[in-house]
Amino acid sequence: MSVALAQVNVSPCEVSNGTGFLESVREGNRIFGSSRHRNSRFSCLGGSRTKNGRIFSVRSAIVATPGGEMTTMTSEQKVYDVVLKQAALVKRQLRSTDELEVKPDIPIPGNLDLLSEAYDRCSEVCAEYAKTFYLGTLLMTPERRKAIWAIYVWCRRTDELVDGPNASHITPQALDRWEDRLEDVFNGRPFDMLDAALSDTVSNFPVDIQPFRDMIEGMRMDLRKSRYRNFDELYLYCYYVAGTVGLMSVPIMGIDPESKATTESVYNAALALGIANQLTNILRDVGEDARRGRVYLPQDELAQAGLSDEDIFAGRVTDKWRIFMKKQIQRARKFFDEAEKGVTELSGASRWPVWASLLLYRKILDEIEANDYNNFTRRAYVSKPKKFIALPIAYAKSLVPPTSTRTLSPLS
Ligand SMILES: CC(C)=CCC/C(C)=C/CC/C(C)=C/CC/C(C)=C/[C@@H]1[C@@H](COP(=O)(O)OP(=O)(O)O)[C@]1(C)CC/C=C(\C)CC/C=C(\C)CCC=C(C)C
Ligand SMILES: [Mn+2]
Repeated sequence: MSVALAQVNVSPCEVSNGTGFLESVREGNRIFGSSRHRNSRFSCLGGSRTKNGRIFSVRSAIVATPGGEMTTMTSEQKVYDVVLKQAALVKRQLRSTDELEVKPDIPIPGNLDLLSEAYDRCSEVCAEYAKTFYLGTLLMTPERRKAIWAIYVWCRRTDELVDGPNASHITPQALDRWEDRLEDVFNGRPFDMLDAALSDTVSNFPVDIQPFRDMIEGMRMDLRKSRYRNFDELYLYCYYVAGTVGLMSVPIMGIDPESKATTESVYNAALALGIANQLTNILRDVGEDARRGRVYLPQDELAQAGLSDEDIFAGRVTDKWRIFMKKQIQRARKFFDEAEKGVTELSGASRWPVWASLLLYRKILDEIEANDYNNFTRRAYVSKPKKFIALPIAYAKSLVPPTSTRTLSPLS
């Protein structure tokens, strides 16, 4: 174990990847004390959870039916429960006709400079790791874009724990420490500069901690699991590592004050976008994941198609594989369709970047088809000219105003 990681304060910021973005920029023990942090979340969320409580956990699977029988909930039901609760938490704040109220900072000498440096660093990381997405964020209002950068960086660092160069040193205990550190961020006690940006963000926007905790849960899952028996198991994984990003983002993006869609339906669409993106990731990276001994495809569906892990490790594009892949792509597209219904309901300035990211990610599926389903040795990617063409299309879509009737999701 490297010295940096052996120091119990697991710091993916110390898990350097050679470009330096992840190295620690910690200054002293805590760079901002809780005194400057307004921690508005506890007041704005109505104190509906305890500090370490897992009130909205998706882990409890056994429920009683109205008739008193015990039954098992599907992952989709469990996750939808989280969505409903997340939506209920922020309903009022998101529908304000005023711009989200970003309160002035309490000027503690030096802190504002540090904070602005922290956001600059987040913007650099984002620009380096996700260029197209970064360009999209430039279309948002300055406060929103800074918040999205801070969340992006936290997500990237969290993923890097299990996927980065030091992943082999990461234990469940290390993830527990990362979660403790997350609690500190939400309590106004950031550990380093990048955490400080997130701490500031969650004090300015009605972002709840649960999706962040759940993303860490997804990383735990990655440590202990390399096969998924069926789509229900895979869905839960996708919620943890990607659906959560949708739930984290809606409070920043905001809902158009003119929208008559229910908050729940918008959250549901955001969740769907995360799931669609992750399913696409999985389909694009089949070969790469197999080389790491991982198969993120539902085992029962593979078996039904007459396929097994061996076929994947052998990497042969057969007719059975093509038929299997067609079904998987179809499913991912359904989630994109579900997501599309919600983008129009977002606040005006947030729609373009979200449309752009949706259209570009969706195109990866077209590229897998164009590669004749060879996702073993060919990585599907969207060329620059295709990306370029998608941007005005996304812009045109972003001009469509929100729905004026409650016609969105059948679940709402
Ligand atoms: C109503 C409505 C549709 C609202 C929009 C909500 C919204 C903005 C949703 C965003 C969904 C999104 C971008 C999800 C990311 C999914 C994803 C790709 C997750 C990846 C996980 C691990 O996968 P893996 O290890 O297999 O992949 P790599 O090979 O490592 O890439 C992640 C890597 C988890 C970490 C996620 C991120 C770093 C992305 C975080 C993005 C944001 C915070 C910003 C989202 C905002 C916009 C405008 C798209
Ligand atoms: Mn990853």
